[in-house]
Amino acid sequence: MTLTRDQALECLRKIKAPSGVDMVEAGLVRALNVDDGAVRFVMEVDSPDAFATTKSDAEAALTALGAKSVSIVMTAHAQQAPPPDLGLGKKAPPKGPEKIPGIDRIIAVASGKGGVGKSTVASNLACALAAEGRRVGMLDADVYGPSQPRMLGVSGRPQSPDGKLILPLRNYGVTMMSIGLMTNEDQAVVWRGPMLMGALQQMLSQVQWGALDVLIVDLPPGTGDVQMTLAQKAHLDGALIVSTPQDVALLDARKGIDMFNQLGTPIIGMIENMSTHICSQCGHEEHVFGHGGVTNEAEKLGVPLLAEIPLHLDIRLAADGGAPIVVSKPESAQAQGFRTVAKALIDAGQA
Ligand SMILES: Nc1ncnc2c1ncn2[C@@H]1O[C@H](COP(=O)(O)OP(=O)(O)OP(=O)(O)O)[C@@H](O)[C@H]1O
Repeated sequence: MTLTRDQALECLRKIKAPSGVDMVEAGLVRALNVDDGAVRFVMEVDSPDAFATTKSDAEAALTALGAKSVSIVMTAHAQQAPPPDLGLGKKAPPKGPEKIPGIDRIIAVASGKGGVGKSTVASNLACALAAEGRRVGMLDADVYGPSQPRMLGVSGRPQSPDGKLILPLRNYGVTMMSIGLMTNEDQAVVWRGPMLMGALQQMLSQVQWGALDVLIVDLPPGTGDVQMTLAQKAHLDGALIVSTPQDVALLDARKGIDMFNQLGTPIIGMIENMSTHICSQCGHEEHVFGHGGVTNEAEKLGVPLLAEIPLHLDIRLAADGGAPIVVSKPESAQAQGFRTVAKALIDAGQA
């Protein structure tokens, strides 16, 4: 009989944390995943050394229960704070967002509203940058609907041979890691605040990104916890805002821009997606969602409009088929918008 997630959880409830409470109750078990007998989860702890016994107890118990393999990754979600400096007249330096070693720049791709094509833009942009010879990473932080594994055509579990660093996956020259690869595709994940912080922190600091010119972060839509957490944890070099031309999408895009302004993240520009519909049969052009909305908004807000991407069946088929249009049909008119943005970012030294 194959081990189930509930059985694994039940087993972990019998393992005591150093505090005496069981490790599930103590909130140590995060992102538990059981797949074909392989058990993986993240242990969120302050000090990994203090939890080494708990970890080995958990490994032994799960193996005894019949797990084919057990992979536990420890995350130190809070560093041991240094003793407070009480020296008179001296101020402790504020702990702000930090540069991630090896990663030159981080660009967030955001949208106010869901479904406007943010992930499609992010994947095409990443592939277009890679095609221009840049070293590109993609962090899919869309916890509510991670779609980069599908769009970039990668599957399988990221491995962690040493139990500390996670090896990302790679396709089309893009090194990628997605929160979606830590969970089952059909499993709804309810992320609580601390869990989200832990997972994001892990994606940034425990994934072996290697040397990157730019890391693209595909954010969830809106102005929530992920955006705030990311801006607090990592130094964001800029944000790209994707919107369709409809008023509702624009209204939300404006809120997103406001949020980035408050977080001190520069807005690189806006991208109008589904700008005009081009019929794949006859080439007839139609403005399904109105026209000029993003141009006007960008002008009003004083941010550049970087591209107007048409609504075209080929873009959807390519994105949903695991080979973005800039990879599957790089010379097509539909791919040009993405390629132009990539080149503009490189020319401006932004990617
Ligand atoms: N320009 C386009 N032409 C045709 N289809 C598109 C275009 N842009 C996106 N799509 C399709 O629209 C759907 C939604 O796109 P996508 O997942 O990129 O949106 P999103 O804003 O990231 O959504 P969510 O907020 O839910 O993550 C996908 O099926 C995608 O293939």
